[in-house]
Amino acid sequence: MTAPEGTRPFRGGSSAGRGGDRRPTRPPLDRPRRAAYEAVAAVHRDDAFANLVLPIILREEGLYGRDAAFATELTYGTLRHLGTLDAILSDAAGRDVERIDPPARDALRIGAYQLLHTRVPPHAAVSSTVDLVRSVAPGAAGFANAVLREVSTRDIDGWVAKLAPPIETDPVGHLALAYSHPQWIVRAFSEALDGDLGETARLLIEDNERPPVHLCARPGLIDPIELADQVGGAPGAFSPYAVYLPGGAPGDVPAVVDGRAHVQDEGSQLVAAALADAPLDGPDGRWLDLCAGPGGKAGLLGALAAQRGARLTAVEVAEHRARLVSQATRGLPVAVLAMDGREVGADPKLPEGHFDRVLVDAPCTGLGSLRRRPESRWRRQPSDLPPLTRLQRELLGAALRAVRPGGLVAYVTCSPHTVETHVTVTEAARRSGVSVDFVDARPLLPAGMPGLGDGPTVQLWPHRHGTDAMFLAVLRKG
Ligand SMILES: C[S@@+](CC[C@H](N)C(=O)[O-])C[C@H]1O[C@@H](n2cnc3c(N)ncnc32)[C@H](O)[C@@H]1O
Repeated sequence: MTAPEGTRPFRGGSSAGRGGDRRPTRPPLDRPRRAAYEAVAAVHRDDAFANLVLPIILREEGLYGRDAAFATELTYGTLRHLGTLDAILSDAAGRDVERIDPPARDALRIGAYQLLHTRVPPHAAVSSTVDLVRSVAPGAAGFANAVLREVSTRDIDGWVAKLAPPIETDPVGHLALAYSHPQWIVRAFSEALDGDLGETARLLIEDNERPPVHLCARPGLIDPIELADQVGGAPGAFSPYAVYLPGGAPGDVPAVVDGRAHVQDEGSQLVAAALADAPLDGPDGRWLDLCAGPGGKAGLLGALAAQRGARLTAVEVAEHRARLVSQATRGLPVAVLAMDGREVGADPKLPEGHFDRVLVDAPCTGLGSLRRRPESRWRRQPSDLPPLTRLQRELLGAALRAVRPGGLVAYVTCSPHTVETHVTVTEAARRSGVSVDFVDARPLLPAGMPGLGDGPTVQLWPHRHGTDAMFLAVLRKG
């Protein structure tokens, strides 16, 4: 990444003003870096989400094109690489990064990111960061200058060699520092990948990349080839509905605006389509999405239901998310219920034994989509798991009550953590009190899709499939 126009290094701290005014003046603040600083600071100070706060800041700052792209790269890159950057800054500063004042700390993180992960010339990275520090933490500019000069003495490989524990004796600690993930997440990924450290490293590397934007061409509404032509993109490698958007804002795509397509990771499309396509004996008109907000899978299932003469009931407990589901499924045979999916059998709107196909796209840690939420890996904690897995078990139990005998339930998470996947499914099936068979999910995915494992469940991976790490288990009620 090179510094775009308008983000050139500052020329100095002060200069003579015009018309004989000799007062020292500050250089104008570098707007893309300032925007990145505001976004990173809001994430840390206000618990903001980068993908929500950054577009607002870019708009307020009037940043477009290359400047906006540079600010985005700095924001997302800094947040993704935060763990490694902090270890390096602690070493370079000779004190724990937590003991640096937050404004100077966030500016230093952005400076270190430029030095170690971009092609911004070192003098520009240092001088622009020192100017930034001067504006947000007066008094810390000299300190920032010294710290960044120390950071610039090594490249990222040199810092990893200095600071990471040896991979032979501490593989998790090594990978966590080298690829900037918390250790508990590295451990969880490694376990889900059967302890294969090489694959775990490839996954971590993929998590640090900018994720592609996938569109879903809604079946019956627009052909994916036509959509690919319209956006100048390519049809997906696996999902028959996927189109890869090469660039630009998806909200500007006419087919997205008029509801013939929506933004959806290809893996999400695949698991929803797998439920719709799984062979089923008997009636097939009543479909249920028990955790529908904001409506990505409900949009695809609703379009498939329209083609097949079925109707989808979409349940979502959060009212504002239920409204999003209504918007996402406008014009489709979908009834949206703003209620708790665990009410199956207790509320007449969700009768027991009524539905032919049921999707449980359960609330989860989201560890499978860290690419898309750069701050999420640092926010999630192992303590999130017990309440989430309890809810997952209860929702899957409700789904098994809602489905008719012989009907199908797909349990899906956007997390590969085995506690949320295999453990939840096995436990919920065991506690359900009904007989449950696992359907082999592999043949429900496109023929020839590699790396689907031994079944009957399927785990997709960013580094294997280019999708989010979606987990899919398909259960048939006896
Ligand atoms: C992983 S998201 C679902 C994503 C959605 N299927 C899609 O493709 O857009 C899980 C959703 O479940 C909702 N949820 C959480 N607890 C619920 C409950 N008890 N009943 C129904 N929905 C619930 C959350 O609010 C969240 O919107």
